[in-house]
Amino acid sequence: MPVNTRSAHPGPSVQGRSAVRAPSARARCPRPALRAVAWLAGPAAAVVLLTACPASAAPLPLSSAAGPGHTSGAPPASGHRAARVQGEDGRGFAALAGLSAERLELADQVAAAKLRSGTPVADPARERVVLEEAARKATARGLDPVVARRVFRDQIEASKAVQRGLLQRWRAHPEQRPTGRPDLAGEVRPALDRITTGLIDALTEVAPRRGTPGCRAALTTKAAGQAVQRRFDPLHSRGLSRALASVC
Ligand SMILES: O=C(O)C(=O)C[C@]1(C(=O)O)C=C[C@@H](O)C=C1
Repeated sequence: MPVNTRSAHPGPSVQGRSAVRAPSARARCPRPALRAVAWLAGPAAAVVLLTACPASAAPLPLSSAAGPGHTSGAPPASGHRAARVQGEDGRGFAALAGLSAERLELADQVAAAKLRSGTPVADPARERVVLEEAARKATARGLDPVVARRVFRDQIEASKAVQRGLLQRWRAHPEQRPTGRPDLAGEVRPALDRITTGLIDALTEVAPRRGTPGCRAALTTKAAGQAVQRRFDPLHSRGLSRALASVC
């Protein structure tokens, strides 16, 4: 069931409809002025991007433009050259950034469910399932399962950081608490599982770029774009940076 956590801003689709209400434009982009979105681009570098919060930015239609359908619908990468060309046009990076951002928006739903149920943010048994599934899908696509596990460990840590931040915020500001009660097992986790498939496809696509000098710059550009388009607040922006930390 749709849950209005903070606004009428549409979020990622759960079972084909807009089920997550992402933080409002005001919550995520409090001033319509230039904002600095600081990116921890890696242990050695911090890339600061000055970005304007657009007046009416809408979330990217990731499921059609950069999501699993897009990546799996792309022509098969036959050999190194095809993979390199796909990497060069940025689709894999766009998909990685978009799906990671979508996953983080679902953290709002997870946190709302946990607020209602009183269950802890960390669920080690579920984490094992997520990591196993990522490794299994990676192996099936010829991607190193160790890489997949590492990236999904980051995705999970990012989700937990966002959830904890939201729960803290909601404790301090009860008026901001979401009113709905998302169905974690029935809707939110299945949505997360669908994102897993797309993320593995995208990771497979960018695999030839891992360890190359341009990898982090390409990824950071796409991630910063997502943060702006989705009007991420600092909590979600940091989460996105964390979620993508091991990709390159
Ligand atoms: O499914 C949950 O309960 C979540 O909080 C999501 C998630 C994840 O990112 O997949 C994050 C933290 C939990 O420890 C387990 C899984």
